[in-house]
Amino acid sequence: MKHYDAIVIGAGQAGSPLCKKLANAGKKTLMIEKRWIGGTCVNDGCTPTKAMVASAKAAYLAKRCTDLGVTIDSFHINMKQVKKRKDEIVMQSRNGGQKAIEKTENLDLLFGEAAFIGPKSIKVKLNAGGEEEVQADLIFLDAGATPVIPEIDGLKDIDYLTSTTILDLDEVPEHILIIGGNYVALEFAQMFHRFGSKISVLERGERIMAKEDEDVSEGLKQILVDEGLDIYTKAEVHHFEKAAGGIKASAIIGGEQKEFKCSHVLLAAGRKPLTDALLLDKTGVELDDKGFIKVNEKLETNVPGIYALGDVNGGPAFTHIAYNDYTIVYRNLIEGTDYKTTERPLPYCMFTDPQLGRVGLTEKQAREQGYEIKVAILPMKHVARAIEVSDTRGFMKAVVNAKTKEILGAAVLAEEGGEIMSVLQMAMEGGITYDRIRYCVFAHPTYSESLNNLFMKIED
Ligand SMILES: Cc1cc2nc3c(=O)[nH]c(=O)nc-3n(C[C@H](O)[C@H](O)[C@H](O)COP(=O)(O)OP(=O)(O)OC[C@H]3O[C@@H](n4cnc5c(N)ncnc54)[C@H](O)[C@@H]3O)c2cc1C
Ligand SMILES: NC(=O)c1ccc[n+]([C@@H]2O[C@H](COP(=O)([O-])OP(=O)(O)OC[C@H]3O[C@@H](n4cnc5c(N)ncnc54)[C@H](O)[C@@H]3O)[C@@H](O)[C@H]2O)c1
Repeated sequence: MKHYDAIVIGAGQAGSPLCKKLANAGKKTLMIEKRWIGGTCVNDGCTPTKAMVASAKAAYLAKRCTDLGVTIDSFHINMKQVKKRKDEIVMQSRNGGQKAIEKTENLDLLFGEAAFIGPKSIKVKLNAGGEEEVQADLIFLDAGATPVIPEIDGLKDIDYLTSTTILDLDEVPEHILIIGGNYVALEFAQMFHRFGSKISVLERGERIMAKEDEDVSEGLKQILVDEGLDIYTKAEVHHFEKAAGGIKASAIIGGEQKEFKCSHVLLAAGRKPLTDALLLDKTGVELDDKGFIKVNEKLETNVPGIYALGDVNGGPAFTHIAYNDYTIVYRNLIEGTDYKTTERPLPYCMFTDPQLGRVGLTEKQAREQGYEIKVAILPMKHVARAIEVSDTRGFMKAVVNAKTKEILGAAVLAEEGGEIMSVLQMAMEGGITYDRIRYCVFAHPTYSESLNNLFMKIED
């Protein structure tokens, strides 16, 4: 059995950079990946979706360019070209990532599925055929997650789409019924609506993006409804069947029965960890009740020397968090630091248009945690930049500590909301209080300049 200093399972957003850094630090390292380098983010997550969101935005702007004094005779969506562009961007990233691993000294790469056969021993079922057994003192699990397929009567009898398979469409569907009302559902919903599909979003909770403050999720819902999407909450499909020319879905919405006829169904009901194939019982690594790998605040499992990073450990499922997991583990092990996951901020951005950039506490969380707070809200229709570019949808919201004047959290529902949120995140990390930002000199007319006015809304 070949021995390594370190084995990394999964070439996702934590595993890919980690294996290269470990090898460069002198550890004889093996990367095992069963699919493609780059994992979900590069191949069927962030990269392809944000490439397609950009195409959808071009369609949106083409549709409303007369508002800005530009008339075009007509436009149409070439879905094959949208897909080709997306595929090229994905392949560039995937191939670049693979080359970088292959040229790293001290680092081996095996394409195949890894499963434990002993506490620190792994069998790899090679994609090219055959098997290889390997062992290491340090093992890093970055196996990621996969779409949940909900148990709905009749689902197995229809062809449904997931966030992965929808990326292969090269024609615009007529009517997509989407199960779920969070990130995956809403990004695809708006994107395909802009390409020309009729969209029905069915979220079983009381609200879309239910973890956000009510004004934020309601504000976003209104924007999407104004754009022409049908959004149903307290909605649950209980039966699917094939119907002439499409699919029939029977749902209960707010206690009432409703039938839908659609051409496609997209499942966007969450993701589950990819742990089954790892046969973790052979090594004693513990899972939580949802099947995620249990880790401590330094990302080590209950088995010393085995770490779990990224989506598979049940932390926030974002690329930047998986990447940060890698930096915590790497720096603690190789540079002797003492970083913990509990000490990092949690920014994120949903790439609807307008975006929803979020960081820190929501208003509800801040109140629940007993802070004495003040809340600043600035509608985008009062923002010079938004008026000039003709996109005044949404608002900026910040929650501040009334005593210390520190910013506790922010939600920016705006064009480039993710970038504006990041400015506030930097202020939070640097301890810059809202009363300073109120008089900070920003370039005119940027979106960030409006942070002056946002904090003018707070009475000291
Ligand atoms: C449609 C969509 C859009 C998204 N958009 C965003 C976004 O805009 N911003 C953002 O921050 N996040 C986004 N995410 C989430 C983001 O993609 C994930 O949080 C991120 O990819 C997690 O990285 P990871 O390293 O944990 O796992 P992954 O990237 O999933 O990598 C895990 C890897 O492990 C491999 N693997 C699994 N089991 C084995 C095994 N037994 N043997 C060998 N290899 C194995 C898999 O093949 C995979 O390559 C999106 C997700 C989806 C689905
Ligand atoms: N821009 C981004 O950062 C981005 C984009 C896409 C995905 N992601 C990540 O991927 C993860 C997965 O996203 P997601 O949106 O698939 O999952 P999610 O877990 O965030 O949301 C799933 C939604 O589906 C609903 N749901 C579940 N079962 C249902 C049913 N049977 N009928 C109706 N509704 C149902 C849930 O109530 C929930 O609102 C997210 O947690 C996010 O971290 C991030």
